[in-house]
Amino acid sequence: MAAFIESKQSGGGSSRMYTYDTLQEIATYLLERTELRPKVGIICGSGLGTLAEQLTDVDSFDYETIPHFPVSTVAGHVGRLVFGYLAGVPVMCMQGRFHHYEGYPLAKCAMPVRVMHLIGCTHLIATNAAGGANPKYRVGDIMLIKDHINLMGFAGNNPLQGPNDERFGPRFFGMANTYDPKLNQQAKVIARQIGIENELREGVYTCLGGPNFETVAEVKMLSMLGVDAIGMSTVHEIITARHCGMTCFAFSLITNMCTMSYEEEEEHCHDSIVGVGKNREKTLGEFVSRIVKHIHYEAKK
Ligand SMILES: O=P(O)(O)O[C@@H]1C[C@H](O)[C@@H](CO)O1
Ligand SMILES: Nc1nc2[nH]cnc2c(=O)[nH]1
Repeated sequence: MAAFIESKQSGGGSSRMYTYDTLQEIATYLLERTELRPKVGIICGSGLGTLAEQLTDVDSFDYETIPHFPVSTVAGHVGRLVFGYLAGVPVMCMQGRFHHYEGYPLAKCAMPVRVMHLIGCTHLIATNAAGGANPKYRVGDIMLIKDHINLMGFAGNNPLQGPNDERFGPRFFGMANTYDPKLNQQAKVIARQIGIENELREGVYTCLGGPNFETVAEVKMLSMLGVDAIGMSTVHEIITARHCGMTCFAFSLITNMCTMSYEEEEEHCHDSIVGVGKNREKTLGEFVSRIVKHIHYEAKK
């Protein structure tokens, strides 16, 4: 098993390792085994995997069984691709994502987004657990992502590094309004409908490589740069989705407050982060179901 995981974890560092043909092979494998044709792909963050358990009439695929797929190695990430209906709408859901700190290059972490695209998804909903860097935030808040800072990209690490395949998208492209403003607006309406408007925020997310959490100095610096929440995912998935023309919606569940002073005792650990997700599962299920329903009915207009 260890050797198998090792081989699933290995691979080159650029988009070169997942060619269009390889990704098409994965998509075809899945399409031949499910009759569902989802237009919405969902990525479940740490502790948020129970969202996938709310799907009905499911066809589910353990990552180990899908050709060329990596495996999930993080607690709280089951490692399963689930097709099913959420609020009557067909969706596909990654119950567990891949992180850079697991040893996967960013292109590999984001590869399932291209599979979603080839399957026919026009929309990506990415969710994550994140630390609050904005002192006004509280644990349990839901932060709609309005923008991100691609810190790893500043250092030259990007999921789209390597030769560009125009069948996915252009070599160069803009990132303004990547997080669909209309969907964020609708999410605020939904938050009011379900009575969580006081727990809803909208802010800027950044992804660090992890696996360690931030130092006090790092949190201070990021906060000065305008970052509201810090995590270890999502940015490379969203860049990949944007590149292939998908409409993006993403939010962070604030699972802990980042440590902002040396006097504070650092409280966060992965188990408590997953626990916050579990506590919020009912609300998040309702929230995401309504977003998905909105996307579905808007597309039909
Ligand atoms: O997959 P996400 O980004 O939700 O997971 C966050 C970042 C780390 O993987 C983990 C830390 O507890 O939660
Ligand atoms: N980088 C980072 N990722 C997280 N994921 C959940 N909480 C945190 C955090 O405080 N920092």
